[in-house]
Amino acid sequence: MDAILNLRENAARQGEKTLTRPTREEAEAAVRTLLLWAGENPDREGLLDTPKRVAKSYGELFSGYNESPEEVLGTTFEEVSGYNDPVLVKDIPFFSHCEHHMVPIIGKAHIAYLPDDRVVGLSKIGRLVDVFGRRLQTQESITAQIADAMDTILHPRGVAVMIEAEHLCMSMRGVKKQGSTTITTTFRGTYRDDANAQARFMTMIRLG
Ligand SMILES: Nc1nc2c(ncn2[C@@H]2O[C@H](COP(=O)(O)OP(=O)(O)OP(=O)(O)O)[C@@H](O)[C@H]2O)c(=O)[nH]1
Ligand SMILES: [Zn+2]
Repeated sequence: MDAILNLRENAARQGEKTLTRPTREEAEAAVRTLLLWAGENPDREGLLDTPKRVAKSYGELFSGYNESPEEVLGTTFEEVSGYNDPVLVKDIPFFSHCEHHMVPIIGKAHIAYLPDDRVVGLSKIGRLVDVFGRRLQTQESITAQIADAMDTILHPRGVAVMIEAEHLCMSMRGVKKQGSTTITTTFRGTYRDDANAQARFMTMIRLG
């Protein structure tokens, strides 16, 4: 049900009237069509269950559409003995899929925020990355979405996000530049105009 609500929200944002989720059978039939398109025989033994497996694995790879950042960041606490400085969670691994080719993006996120009284559980920051990672993305969008969610839900004094990722659509196909990394950064609140805070963020990321 949540998934359908999410589809409707996305449709509303895109100015469309309705988008209904197909049945599992329709999704499996679409995978069968893609197998034929790739030049395969979907009726050979090894591929008989593949449409079913792919439809099921989409549920996991794109589970972010069923999750909300508000729920993930909903629990905060105050007892941190007056700690009033940046909290950085770095090297958070994630997988996503590019919205242009539906091919994997493999990356790491580094997320810092300057708490304003309340802090969030550290694991929730990793979960937030997956809420947006498990959707079709561009790197620019996922970077901005993480920063906006931290900013609008937690109301910290500042947020800094850096993402480093390899886009397999640039490695496996097309221009075929294996190993190239794309880096995006965005800053909110006090980080936006504070070059020292930005430099400290970068330094903390690069420390061993
Ligand atoms: N800005 C941005 N571009 C991306 C991202 N992921 C993939 N792309 C790019 O999206 C572009 C899509 O370009 P198109 O010319 O429409 O598609 P294409 O013919 O498949 O392009 P090639 O990949 O160059 O073969 C490509 O240049 C991709 O490298 C991303 O996260 N951000
Ligand atoms: Zn792509």
